[in-house]
Amino acid sequence: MAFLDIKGVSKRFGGLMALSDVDMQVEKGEIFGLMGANGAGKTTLFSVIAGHVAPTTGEVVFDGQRLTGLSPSRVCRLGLCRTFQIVRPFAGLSVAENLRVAALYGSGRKLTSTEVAAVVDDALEAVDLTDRRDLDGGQLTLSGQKRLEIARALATGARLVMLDEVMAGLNPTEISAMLTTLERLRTERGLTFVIVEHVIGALMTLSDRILVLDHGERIAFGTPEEIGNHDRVAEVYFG
Ligand SMILES: Nc1ncnc2c1ncn2[C@@H]1O[C@H](COP(=O)(O)OP(=O)(O)OP(=O)(O)O)[C@@H](O)[C@H]1O
Repeated sequence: MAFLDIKGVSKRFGGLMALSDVDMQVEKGEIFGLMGANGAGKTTLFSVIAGHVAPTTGEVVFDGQRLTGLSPSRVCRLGLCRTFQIVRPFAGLSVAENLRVAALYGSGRKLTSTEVAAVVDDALEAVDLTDRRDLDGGQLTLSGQKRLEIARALATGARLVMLDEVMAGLNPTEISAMLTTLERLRTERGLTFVIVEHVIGALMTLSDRILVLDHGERIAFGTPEEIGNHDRVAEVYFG
């Protein structure tokens, strides 16, 4: 069974089908890309998986457990966390304190203060923020805030992290550094990622497999090379 198994998920908002019968299987240790033009349904699918939005039909199974109907905090405690397109660190708290909150309340485990400190140090190191641990979260650059978002997910003990536009607004050097970090997290920690990204070059470089949505429907699925040569995808993106 796939690590994350999405079966026949549909989501209706009034008269709009934001998702229509979407199937998606993500394997452990995979970097899985989700692609689609604006309004294709990517964020809605993230929200359904993370428990922020209930699907109209279908179900989501993570590591053998049915997630449908569970709250986002329950889903996170099972090891599946998402980041948001708009980063929102707790301003007024340092980078390390932001991570302490995630470690204390996100994981659902009762950790001693020594264990919390170890989780925080580990999450800082994982995203190369150790030297900025005492900065106010709100004072980080955008790139730093995106890294803090990832670190917060890691501090909850997430095994699968869904990244919503983690490259958006970053310059080419920062994008390249982010690609290196994500690859390293997958290789060294066996983490699984599902990523939504409008920076297509980065998505193509990073993903093992890509699913393309258009108006809530699955229109293509395959390796980056297969997606790059797909007629329907070219039509949607380039007209
Ligand atoms: N809460 C909601 N109520 C009504 N319609 C919604 C809601 N959330 C999303 N939609 C609609 O569902 C469709 C899919 O939106 P969604 O945000 O999932 O697309 P997306 O692929 O993430 O787009 P983008 O790349 O612009 O973020 C859009 O037509 C959007 O307007």
